[in-house]
Amino acid sequence: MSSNLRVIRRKKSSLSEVKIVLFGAPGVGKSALTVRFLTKRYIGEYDHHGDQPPYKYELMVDSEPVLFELLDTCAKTAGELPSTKTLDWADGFLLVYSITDRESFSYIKRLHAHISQWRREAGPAATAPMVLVGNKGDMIHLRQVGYEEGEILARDMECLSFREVSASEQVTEVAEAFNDLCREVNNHRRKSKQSLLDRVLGGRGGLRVYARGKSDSALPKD
Ligand SMILES: Nc1nc2c(ncn2[C@@H]2O[C@H](COP(=O)(O)OP(=O)(O)OP(=O)(O)O)[C@@H](O)[C@H]2O)c(=O)[nH]1
Repeated sequence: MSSNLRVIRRKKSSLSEVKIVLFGAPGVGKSALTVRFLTKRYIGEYDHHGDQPPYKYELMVDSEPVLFELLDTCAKTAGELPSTKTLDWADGFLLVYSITDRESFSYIKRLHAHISQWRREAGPAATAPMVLVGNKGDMIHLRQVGYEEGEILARDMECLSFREVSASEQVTEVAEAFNDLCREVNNHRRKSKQSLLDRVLGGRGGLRVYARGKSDSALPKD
């Protein structure tokens, strides 16, 4: 029985938790992408009533279990920008525009300025990585934003990746956008842990030198 307990504990401790927030102008498909990723289904009309608590879902990424918390934000107008509280909450940002809606692309540019300002004010703690997604890729006949424009904006914003996807038609490509973000959050955590460890070990090294000095001086003089 105790060995079973040990197995359960080990499984729990390997579960990483990743909080992702989706930002974008109204109607770009944030809810459709969220539902597609979490359930693999496409829901055409999603009844979104204002701010809702994040969805919690356990999924596998690279054969490792991840507890996702997804916050599907709902801007009431194309002028509304996210609060500092929401920016602080997330480990990663998924920025969405629609390739059929140039105004939604402009919204991402305004959002970029807003996030940059937040990073400047919040300092080194504000490190959440971002991915940029151009949704409604199935509607190329109504395209208003070119693929290259998305690529350039993603580069300017130092996004981890850029993809054109279709929540209505694609499963794997949509999942990969979320998975990219999840991998980067975990990479970042590993790096932070390592640099903390390096600092602690560096400190101990200093102590070791001090201790040696002390014990040397305690040696008998002759
Ligand atoms: N053709 C097509 N339509 C899509 C796609 N994704 C979403 N839609 C449609 O776009 C509309 C808006 O989708 P939502 O998922 O509600 O968009 P949202 O960004 O969550 O909207 P808000 O909640 O108002 O912010 C719906 O009618 C969806 O069916 C897509 O990939 N292709």
